[in-house]
Amino acid sequence: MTSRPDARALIVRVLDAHSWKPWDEPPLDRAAPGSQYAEELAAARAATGYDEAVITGEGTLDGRRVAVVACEFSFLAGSIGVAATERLVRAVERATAEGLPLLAAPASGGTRMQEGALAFAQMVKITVAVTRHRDAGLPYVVYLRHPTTGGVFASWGSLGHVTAAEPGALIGFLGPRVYESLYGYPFPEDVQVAENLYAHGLVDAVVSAEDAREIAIRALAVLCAPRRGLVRGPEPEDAGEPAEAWEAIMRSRRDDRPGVRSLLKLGADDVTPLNGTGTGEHEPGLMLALARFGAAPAVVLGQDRRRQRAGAPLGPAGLRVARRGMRLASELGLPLVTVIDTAGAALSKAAEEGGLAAEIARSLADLVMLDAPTVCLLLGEGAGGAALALLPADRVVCAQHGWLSPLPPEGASAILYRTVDFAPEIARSQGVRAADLLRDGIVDRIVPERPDAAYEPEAFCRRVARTLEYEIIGLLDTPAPERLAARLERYRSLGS
Ligand SMILES: CC(C)(COP(=O)(O)OP(=O)(O)OC[C@H]1O[C@@H](n2cnc3c(N)ncnc32)[C@H](O)[C@@H]1OP(=O)(O)O)[C@@H](O)C(=O)NCCC(=O)NCCSC(=O)CC(=O)O
Repeated sequence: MTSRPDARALIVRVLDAHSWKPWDEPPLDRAAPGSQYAEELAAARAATGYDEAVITGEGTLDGRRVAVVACEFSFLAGSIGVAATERLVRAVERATAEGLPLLAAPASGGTRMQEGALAFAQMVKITVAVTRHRDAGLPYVVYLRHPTTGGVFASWGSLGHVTAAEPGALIGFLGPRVYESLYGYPFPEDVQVAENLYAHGLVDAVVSAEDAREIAIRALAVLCAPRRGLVRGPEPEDAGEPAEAWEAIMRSRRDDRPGVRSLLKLGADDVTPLNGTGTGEHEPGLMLALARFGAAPAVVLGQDRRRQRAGAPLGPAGLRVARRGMRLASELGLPLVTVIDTAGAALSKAAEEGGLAAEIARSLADLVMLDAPTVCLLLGEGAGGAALALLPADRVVCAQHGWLSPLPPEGASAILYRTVDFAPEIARSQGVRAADLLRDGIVDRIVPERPDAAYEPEAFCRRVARTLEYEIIGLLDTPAPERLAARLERYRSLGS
């Protein structure tokens, strides 16, 4: 492993060369002159060349102006007292006032023990500043470095829109040394580690400082992308002859049919995959990412049919990941693209007891009321509640062989005839095809397949991407209240 950079070296590695401009003023120490704490501060200054545990300033990242706050661990363990907080908060407030995206790189033993309870309560002040920054619709990107603990991890370290962590970094709430002293036995070694946090959906990526630069550039390309004045291309062409229902279903189930990952790979730019709920869960069957379709930025949440089949069916955690994506879109005013491609939600004791039905309901409610522009893509299979949870959008686009049904046609056949044998007839009668959905006002536009997405994955994904771009730009041009009113009216009048 390469050595870990200190705060200044990290900034040099991440920002554009020679772009760093510090914002810091000399700190106002709280240490009484002549006290042991004053001596410790003086010693830390002499030993490290830093004047406090935090540095702040601005620079450019791939030409984009950004604000940065970073901890220096060698300075009293990057611990946070009143002076460090003041510096941090002023920088966050300035970033908010100047409309700059904020990058934070904590590395800290948490609250500065020498300053006690007053230092502890400073985490509130920092949290207010960061929250107000987010409330202004400005991006907050966090890179958790070795080690990040205590109140820093439990406040500004855990509030990022996007969060990456340094490989092998110790990241945890109570420091392991403290734990062992308190309890007399060691804390398990493999828990407070960046990679384990990733495995539990608590961070989006584990990357070196160099890769953190690339991730931040890509994420900001979407998070800061213009929402106004985008040029809308020509209207996408319509689909040709509608396929017969059962044939469409069979085609949608082909192993080689492109899924959401192919769509992002072949049709999108600046893709940043995000990971998990941030609350200890992740589900590979539901993919969350930032991406751009042409000029149109988006939060994408997509059902990954392959991963669902390979053992990650969509359960309540997947829907909580989806709801994280919805919050992200709403907070940042980013368009949301949902991608439906599911043979159905997880059917298990764990899913039932984990609140599957309630999560579908909450996802549905959050999505239909979302203030951000929304586009739903019915990419392939669209069976049951897991599909419904991602359906209600301003615009619904359906691949020619995509479909939507209350449950797989085999299940409908079993309900009515106690056998799956009548699935093709049921599919025909239930109006599940793209053409039927268009007629019934559930779908607004069909994306052609020539003759089947599996035969032309690249062309198909590019066609879908162009359609998404077209729809998103149209929505961004519509005032938000008008957009939401039209969406609600659409679902109020469905079928009547
Ligand atoms: C972060 C660490 C894992 C790093 O371990 P290392 O072995 O690398 O380093 P270390 O323990 O020798 O620490 C380096 C020096 O920093 C000092 N040091 C560490 N944490 C400090 C803190 N919070 N305030 C003041 N000084 C601190 C150590 O005493 C040591 O001083 P010297 O070199 O002089 O010996 C460990 O320091 C640690 O567990 N710290 C406490 C983490 C924690 O539990 N924080 C919660 C605080 S309460 C809080 O934040 C509020 C909340 O929880 O909500």
